[in-house]
This record gives sequence, C-alpha cells and structure tokens, in this order.
Amino acid sequence: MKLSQLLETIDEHDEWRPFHHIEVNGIATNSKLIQQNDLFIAISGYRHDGHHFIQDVVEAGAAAIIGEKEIHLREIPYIRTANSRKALARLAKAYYRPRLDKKVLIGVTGTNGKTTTCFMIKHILEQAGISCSMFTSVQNMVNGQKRASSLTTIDPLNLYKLLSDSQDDVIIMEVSSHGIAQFRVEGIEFDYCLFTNLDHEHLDYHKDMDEYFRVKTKLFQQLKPKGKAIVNAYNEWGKKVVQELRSRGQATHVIGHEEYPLQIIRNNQKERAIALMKTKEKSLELKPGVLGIHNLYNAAMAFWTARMLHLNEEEIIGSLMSFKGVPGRFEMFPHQSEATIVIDYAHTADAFFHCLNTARYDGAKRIIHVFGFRGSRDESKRQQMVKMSSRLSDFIILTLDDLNGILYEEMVSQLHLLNEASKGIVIPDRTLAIEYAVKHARKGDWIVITGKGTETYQQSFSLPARSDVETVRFICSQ
Ligand SMILES: CC(=O)N[C@H]1[C@@H](OP(=O)(O)OP(=O)(O)OC[C@H]2O[C@@H](n3ccc(=O)[nH]c3=O)[C@H](O)[C@@H]2O)O[C@H](CO)[C@@H](O)[C@@H]1O[C@H](C)C(=O)N[C@@H](C)C(=O)N[C@H](CCC(=O)O)C(=O)O
Ligand SMILES: Nc1ncnc2c1ncn2[C@@H]1O[C@H](COP(=O)(O)OP(=O)(O)OP(=O)(O)O)[C@@H](O)[C@H]1O
Ligand SMILES: N[C@H](CCC[C@H](N)C(=O)O)C(=O)O
Repeated sequence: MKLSQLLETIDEHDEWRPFHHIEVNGIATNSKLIQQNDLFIAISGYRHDGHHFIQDVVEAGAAAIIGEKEIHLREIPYIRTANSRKALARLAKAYYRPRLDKKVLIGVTGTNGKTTTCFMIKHILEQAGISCSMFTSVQNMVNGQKRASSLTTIDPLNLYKLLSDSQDDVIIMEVSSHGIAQFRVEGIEFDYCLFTNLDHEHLDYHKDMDEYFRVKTKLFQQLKPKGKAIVNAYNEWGKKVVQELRSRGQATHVIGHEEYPLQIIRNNQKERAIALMKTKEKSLELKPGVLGIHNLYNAAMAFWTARMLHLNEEEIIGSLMSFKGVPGRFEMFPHQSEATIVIDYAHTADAFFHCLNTARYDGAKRIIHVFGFRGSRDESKRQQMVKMSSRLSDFIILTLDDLNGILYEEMVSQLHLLNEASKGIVIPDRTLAIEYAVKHARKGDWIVITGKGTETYQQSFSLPARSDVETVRFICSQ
C-alpha cells in the first residue's frame, strides 16, 4: 500500500507529500517485529520509548517512521505526529480497511460487568440468528472462531485486523479505561455504548475517581450521530453519566429511570431474585440463567440492547433464561464434601459485595473466601476489598494472585499486613490455599475463590501456571 493512502488518515500528511510514493508492506509498533518496508510507529510507552529503537528499525529495513518526538533522520522519512497512539489506530484502520458500514457496533464500558454483559448480548443475538464478533477479557471470537485475548481491549493493530476479517453482523466489544486512554478503539463509531457502573479501580493509572469517570465517558463521544447510550443508573456514577450525556445532548436510554424502571424482587429466601421491568405497554420478568443481583443489572442492559435491535421481547427473555454464564464468573463446582466451590472474577470491593452476597443469598451457611491482589496494580483498593470480605465472609484466606513484577517476599509481606485486621490466614501458594479451603470445608459451606477466573498466568513460583478453574476441576475429580 502507498504511504500516501495511509497518511491521509492523520492530520500531518501535507508536509510529507514528497514521500507519498513510498510503498508500505505492513505496520509495526515493536522494533523486534519489524519487517522489510514496514511503517514503524514509535510510541512513548509506560516502560519503553519506541523512539529509542529507531536506529534498529532503520537497519531492519523499515520504509518510514512515525513518531511524536523531534527527530532528524537521513536514511528514511520520519514523520512527526501529535499523538502516536492515535495515529496508530487511524493508520491501522486505513491499512486493514474493515467494512464496518453494514455492521452494528456495540461498546461496553464500566468497572464491573462488561464481560458478562457482552456474553449475554452475544447469546441473545445468536439465538435470534444474528452472528457476532466479540472482544472481551475472556475471549475474542470472530467468525465463530476463538482468537487470542490477553488484554481486555485489544491493541488497534490486532483490533482492526480482526475487524477486517469479521464477516459477522454485529461487533460487541469491552472497552476498558486503559483502552480509551490509549486510543485503542480510536476510529470506531459505535451504534450503542453501554455503561455498567464504576467502582474504585485502576487508580494507579488514573489520578482519581473523577479522572477515571472522565476517561470512561469519553467513549460516548464515539457514538454515531444516531447512536444511543444505554446506562445503568442504579448506581451514583451511572446517574452522573446520564447527566453528562444529556448535557451534551446525546440520546440516552436510562435503566432505572421512571421511563424504564427496574425492580429487583425476591419473594422469599428459597426463590431466586428476578428483575421486573416495566415498559410503556407491559411488565416483563427477567430470570437470567445465572445467579446474582449484579447479573440482573447485566441482563437488563443486554435486554435493552437487544430490544433496540428490534428483537422480540419474549424471545430475549427466553434467551436470557438459557444463558449459561461466563467462564470464571460465578462458576460453580459441587464438591464431594457437599461444599460448593465458586470461582469468580471479582476484583473490586463492589464486585465482592455482589459476589459474596450472591453466595449468601443462594445458600451458603459459611463462606470461605480465597483471594489476593495483582501486583503492580492499584494498591489503594486492597483495604476496601479486605474490609468488604471481612464483613461478608466467615473466613478469609489471603493468597497470591499474579505477582506482575512484584517480588514474592514483598507481596507476601503485603498480604500479612492486610490480613492483620481481618480474621483470616495467609497461604501464599494459591493452589495450597484452595486445597486448604476445600480440606476444611463442611457440608453447606461455600468456598469463593476470586480474582483470577480463567486466567492462566503465574500463580506461584513452584508450580506451573494453572487457572483456578483447572485447579478446582482437578480437586473435584479426586
Ligand atoms: C500500562 C499499559 O496499559 N500498557 C499497555 C501499552 O504498553 P506500552 O505501549 O506503554 O508499552 P511499552 O512496553 O512501554 O513500549 C512502548 C513501545 O515501545 C515498543 N518497543 C518496546 C521494546 C522494544 O524492544 N522495542 C520496541 O519497539 C513497544 O512495542 C511499544 O510500542 O500498550 C500495549 C499495546 O497496546 C499494551 O500491551 C500494554 O498493556 C500492558 C501489557 C497491560 O498490562 N495493560 C493493562 C493495565 C490493561 O491495559 N488493562 C486493561 C483492562 C483493565 C481492566 O480489566 O479493567 C485492558 O484493556 O486490558
Ligand atoms: N453489574 C455488576 N455490578 C457489580 N459487580 C459485578 C457486575 N457484574 C459482574 N460483577 C462482578 O464483577 C466480576 C467481573 O465481572 P465481568 O468480568 O463481567 O466484569 P468486567 O467489567 O469485564 O471486568 P474486567 O474488565 O476486569 O474483565 C464478576 O465476577 C462479579 O463478581
Ligand atoms: N484485568 C484487571 C483485573 C485483575 C484482577 C485481579 N487479579 C486483581 O487483583 O485486580 C487488571 O489487570 O487489573
């Protein structure tokens, strides 16, 4: 492809007309992956500065370089841009040219519930014969095939490549605040943007909750002119989003507003909670096939999204009833001791609130809670998580999550410090912690293991990485 075709998508193209005839074979952001005639985009990152690798890139045969810094290069064209990450997304879009005009694009943001809501929407639409591509922390799916997923919101090069491969009718994607801040979805125009909720999280990355909120709401600027926001206003941050969007004059469908009220009903302790939704014409009952009040909110979000795509209300409700859940999200495993083991991806205090209350409401006599904290991530949320768990569970076992660059000894001493005020114990090895919980569980106890879900990253030094799901399956098979 001609460099000119790519440069048209970024603002700075005019000054670089002399180089427009140059042929580009691909785009790369990592010097180690550069191939002959690639366009290299230098990004000043959090750990490295791509501009430092420019000489390597020239030697590896790059056709041209785009970067943010003032650099004079004789060998090949160097084009300066205001924001390399933004330029990357625009150039990736121009390079892969995905045909998005006939697709419906749905973006889901919020602290908790994004993955679950995406899975619910996909399930409902597929039941109605509509094919979906989906990008989430658990799984990326395109044309019915799984594609690797390491980030929640994938980087623009891979995103646009997969979008150009997609022959599906609808694209559903989880959009994290990191994804928004780093322009990973720059250039996407959404038909629907959903906001689930906000909770204390990622304040190592964002300055404070207000900035976190501001970044999240930036997503709604990427709605198409006729696009619509769907907001869960059953939490204070949701209400703030509604205010903000309405002040911008954006079409907003508010769940929890007089027009679309949602009532959570539980007739007695033995019965599952349901959500009662009133539309202008009738009253509808939502009984999703997954436990938890939080999942009623997620289901309501999915319901209204499907409804806006003109699906039949009763069929949507039926599809939600047959929804089997998301791997590693309140996934339940019966154990021979007649204890129940639950694996859940809760990693904020609010998620603990929902997850542990779900266990209690749905029958736990005693809750043994096993969890830890990912290294190099927001440390300020940890106290709140321990506090919430102390309030809602009966016994805490603190264990390692993912060290993520933190020394083993340092994280273990953190666990001991955090454990001081709680009533628990510390067992650093995650597998041993889970085994201990199972060994000490009695009939009717629920062992709730949170934070990792299906993730298979490093769990301890001595054992190969195994996900909690695999560990529990192994224990239950014995
Ligand atoms: C803090 C953060 O978000 N970092 C992301 C960011 O990395 P970065 O660009 O700053 O990378 P860097 O290592 O500093 O390198 C800068 C540049 O130098 C280049 N480089 C580097 C080394 C070299 O030898 N040659 C070279 O060219 C790199 O390719 C890169 O272009 O951009 C990368 C590409 O998109 C991401 O992979 C990376 O995610 C890291 C791995 C990460 O852990 N991110 C987490 C925090 C994250 O994004 N999480 C959210 C979800 C959070 C939630 O669940 O709520 C997500 O969306 O996944
Ligand atoms: N609507 C909700 N409100 C509060 N907590 C929720 C909600 N939905 C899910 N949770 C809790 O948050 C956990 C993570 O859910 P889910 O994976 O759907 O969220 P997420 O936003 O995709 O998180 P992440 O971006 O970290 O993957 C669940 O396991 C559950 O404990
Ligand atoms: N995707 C999130 C979730 C991590 C979940 C949990 N392991 C934690 O300790 O916070 C992150 O990378 O921050």
